[in-house]
Amino acid sequence: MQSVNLIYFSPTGTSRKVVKAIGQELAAKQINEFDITQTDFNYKDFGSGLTIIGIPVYKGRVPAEVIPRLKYFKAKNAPVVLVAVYGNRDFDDALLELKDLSVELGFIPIAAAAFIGEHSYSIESKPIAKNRPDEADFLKAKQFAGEILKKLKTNDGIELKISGNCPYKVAPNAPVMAPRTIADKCTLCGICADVCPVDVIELGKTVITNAEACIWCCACVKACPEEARVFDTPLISQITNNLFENCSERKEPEFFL
Ligand SMILES: Cc1cc2nc3c(=O)[nH]c(=O)nc-3n(C[C@H](O)[C@H](O)[C@H](O)COP(=O)(O)O)c2cc1C
Repeated sequence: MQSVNLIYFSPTGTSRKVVKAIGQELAAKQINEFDITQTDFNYKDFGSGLTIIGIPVYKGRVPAEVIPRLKYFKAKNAPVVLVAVYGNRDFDDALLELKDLSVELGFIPIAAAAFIGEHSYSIESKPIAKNRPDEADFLKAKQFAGEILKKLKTNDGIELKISGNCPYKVAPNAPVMAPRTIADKCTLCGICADVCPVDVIELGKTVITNAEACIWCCACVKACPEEARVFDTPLISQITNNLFENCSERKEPEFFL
């Protein structure tokens, strides 16, 4: 294969890892990466060819902020592989929604997969899918890449079937809240502001967060080298407890071919 395009949104890095692992196993001469995690991306060289789109699952759906970013990419019947990475609860309607979006953009979905990534709300004392994707997941990524290559050769043109429902799941309204900074630990290094995918963190004499626009992704929490950024509101603690108690049993990647 000449080239493969990897498009991904990945605030805490697990979707990126999965998409790259699949992409690297396709034996393409060139891998073109289109990271749409930050707002300031500007890609002029998106060409046709096999594309992999990877997103994390948020509330059983494609994260809302990803949709306008994906609309930046237009295709003329190029094959696409869809990847949803979820935190060991469920991917619900996210892959189906991603498939529908990709068709709107002019792609032809040929394969899809749901992989598992460490949950954004996993903490040391309540680990949820900690350190995933792991070695076993990377083996699955390799196996999936093999299936993609087979599918490209034998593509029968039959519409790809993916689990999920339409109308898609609707999440209840979310309260306004965001991670906070523990001032005593913070060195004002600015990494939290740099990694925020929706630019809601500003550095002044302290770290200022516009909670209204925060998407709760925890990129700032996971990236803080001083562990000064925490998301420990009662609601998030309750969600973490629930996930820890009910979603600790290991789930495995699923393929749709
Ligand atoms: C706002 C929000 C909603 C989430 N909803 C779900 C969900 O519905 N099901 C699930 O299993 N994981 C859910 N997760 C966990 C993420 O899908 C998971 O941690 C994923 O690996 C994050 O991807 P990233 O590392 O590429 O950012 C959610 C995470 C966040 C921040």
